[in-house]
Amino acid sequence: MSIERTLVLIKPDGVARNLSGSILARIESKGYSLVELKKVNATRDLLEQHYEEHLGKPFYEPLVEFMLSGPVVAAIFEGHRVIEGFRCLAGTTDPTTAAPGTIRGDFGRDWGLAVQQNLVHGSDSVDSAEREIKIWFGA
Ligand SMILES: Nc1ncnc2c1ncn2[C@@H]1O[C@H](COP(=O)(O)OP(=O)(O)OP(=O)(O)O)[C@@H](O)[C@H]1O
Repeated sequence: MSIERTLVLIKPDGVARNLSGSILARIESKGYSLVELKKVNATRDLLEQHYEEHLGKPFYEPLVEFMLSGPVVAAIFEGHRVIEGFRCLAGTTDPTTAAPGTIRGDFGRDWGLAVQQNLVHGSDSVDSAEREIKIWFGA
């Protein structure tokens, strides 16, 4: 089995709540290696590329606005099955019901807003990881 890479984003809620260090530490503690790390003010153009699969969904515009609301931490992590492993560590999309022990389950909740502020993003396949790493870090 080959070593995978995944794109992890700490969304503006995680950065604003000073959770970046705690979240990165959990990923490293699980055994994945940090390859690249940066803090970014995303542009609309970048987010439209990143979220193109959600275009037309009711939460699309609130999601893009939320991601523009403050800086994001973008990271590349590496390891065997890191894509699946990180998504498991992140927990399910809705932070209210995400399992305790996961990042979303331990640190997140519903704030009554139009978009689920759920702290992190992780690529969901080898193809999307490759695509998303290019979008956030270049070739
Ligand atoms: N029904 C919804 N209502 C509000 N916001 C939503 C809803 N579904 C998804 N979102 C927001 O859009 C993001 C992308 O949705 P997706 O279905 O890809 O979730 P995910 O795979 O759990 O999260 P991500 O892609 O960010 O890792 C979610 O993380 C969340 O912030």
